[in-house]
Amino acid sequence: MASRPQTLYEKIWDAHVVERRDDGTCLLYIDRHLVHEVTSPQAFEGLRVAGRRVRRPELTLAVPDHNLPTTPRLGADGRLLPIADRESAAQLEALRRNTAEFGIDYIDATAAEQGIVHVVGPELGFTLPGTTLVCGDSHTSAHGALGALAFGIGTSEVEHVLATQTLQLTRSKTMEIRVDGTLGYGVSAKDVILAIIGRIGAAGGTGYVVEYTGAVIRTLSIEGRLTIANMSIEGGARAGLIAPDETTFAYLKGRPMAPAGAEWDRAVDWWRTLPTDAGARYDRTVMLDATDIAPSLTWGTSPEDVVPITGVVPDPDSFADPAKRDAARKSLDYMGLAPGTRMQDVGVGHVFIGSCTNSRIEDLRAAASVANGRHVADGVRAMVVPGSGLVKRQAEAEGLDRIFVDAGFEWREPGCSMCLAMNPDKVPPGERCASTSNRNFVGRQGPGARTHLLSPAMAAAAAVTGRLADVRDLMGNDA
Ligand SMILES: CC(C)[C@H](C(=O)O)[C@@H](O)C(=O)O
Ligand code: SF4
Repeated sequence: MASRPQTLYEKIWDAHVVERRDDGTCLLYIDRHLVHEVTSPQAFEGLRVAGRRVRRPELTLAVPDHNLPTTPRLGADGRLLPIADRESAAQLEALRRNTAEFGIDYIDATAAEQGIVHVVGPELGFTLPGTTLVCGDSHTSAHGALGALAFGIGTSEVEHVLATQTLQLTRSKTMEIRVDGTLGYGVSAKDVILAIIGRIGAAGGTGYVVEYTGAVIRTLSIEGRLTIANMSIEGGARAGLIAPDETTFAYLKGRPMAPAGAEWDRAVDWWRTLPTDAGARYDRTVMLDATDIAPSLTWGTSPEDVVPITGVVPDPDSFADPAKRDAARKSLDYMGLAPGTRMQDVGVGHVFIGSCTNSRIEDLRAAASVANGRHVADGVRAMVVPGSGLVKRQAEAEGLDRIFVDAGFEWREPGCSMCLAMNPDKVPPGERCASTSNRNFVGRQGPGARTHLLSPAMAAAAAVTGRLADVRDLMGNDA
C-alpha cells in the first residue's frame, strides 16, 4: 500500500514513538543526549535520591562549556587551572563527578575535543540524521541542521531522559520556511536567519517545528545550516530541521562517532528516505527570496528587531501594534539609540566572534578574510572564541589565529564566552557589542550591555572600523 506523503518531521517522529495516549501525548524514544554543566546537576541529584541508574549511558555525551573561562586554562603540569568563580567551579566539578559515577562519556575541560556542546555534537558525528537528540539547552535546535529532530529540554526532563531514554511530548505543527534564489555578495547564513526571524517574529514559530527548504538552504555548507537551525528557537520554534543530503553525508563520513563500514552504508540508505515526500503538507509555509536579503543586524533587544546594514534605527511610532511600539521605545532606551540614526553611524566598543551560532571554521575564515591586513580600531576590544578545541586547532593550522592576533583580536580558548556572560567574558554596563551570538536580550552579555547580532564577517568589519559597518565595503580589497 502506498503510504501518505510525509514530512521529514513526521517520519522521524513516527519512527520514535514508543507509546501513544488517547490525548495525543506520546512517549518518544531519545537516541542522543548531550549534557553540559549548567542544567545537569539537579538531574543527576534526582537520580541519586531516587536510587536510579542511567538507562543507556552510552547514548549520552557530556562536555563543559558555559562556565569555563576562555583564557589559557592549563597550568604548566597540563592540569586545569583553578576557576575563581565558586559556583562555576562547583558546577564543573559536579559534571566531572556525575559523569564518572553514572558511567557517561565525558569530554574534560582539558581535552582537545572540548567545546560548546552544539559545536561538539556535529563535529564528532554524535549528531546524526533521523535521530532524536535532546540537551538541557535551548539552542539544541542547531543539530536539526543535520536532519536530527533536536530540541532543548528542562532539567526535570534531563533527569527523565537519563533514567528512561524517553521523553513525553505532543506533536508540533509543521512550518516550511523556503528560501529561494541565491545569496548576494557578502550575505551569509546568519543574515538569512536574521531575515527569517525579522519576518516571522520572535514568537512566529511558536507551536511549530520548522523545516528549512529551498535552493539557498541546499547550497549552504553544514556550518551555515547549523547557524540557521541554531536560531530556530529565537523564532519561537520547537525545533528546526534541514533534510539530510549529499552535503550532510560528506560532512559526517569518517567523523569519530559516526557509523563506519557496512553500518555507514546502511545508515546512508535510511537517511536517503528521510526527506519530505513530494505532496506532503505543512501546516504553514513562509517564503523568502534570497535576493531581498542584505547583510543584516539587530537594533533592539529582541532577535526579531532586524534591519539591513544600509537601514536606520526605526521610529517606534512606525509600528502599528501598540505593544510593539512600547517594546521598541523600551528597546531603544536600553540600547541608547535614537530613531532615524543610520546603523552605519553607530560606534561599537566590543566585538565578539563566537558562540554556537557562529564559531565554526567557516565562520572564523569569513571573519579572518575581513581582518586580514587590517587592524582593530582604536578603543575597540575584539575577541575570537573558537567553538571547540578542534576548530581552534584547525584554525591555527590554517594560520587564522595569526591573522586575528596581528590585527589586534584576542584569540581565546573554546567555550560559550561572551554569548551569555556566565563566565569572566562580559560586556561592561552601557557598552555596545557587535556579536555573532544569537540573543540580544537585556543584560545578555552582562548587566546593561548592548548587543547587536550580526554575521562573523560583519563583526570583523565592525572591529576594524569601530562602528557597525557594511562588510561589502571592505570585501575584495585587502586593506
Ligand atoms: C544556560 C542554558 C540553559 C541556556 C539555554 O538554554 O539556552 C544558554 O545556553 C543560553 O543560550 O541561554
Ligand atoms: S554559546 Fe551561547 S547560545 Fe550557545 S549554548 Fe552557549 S550560551 Fe547558549
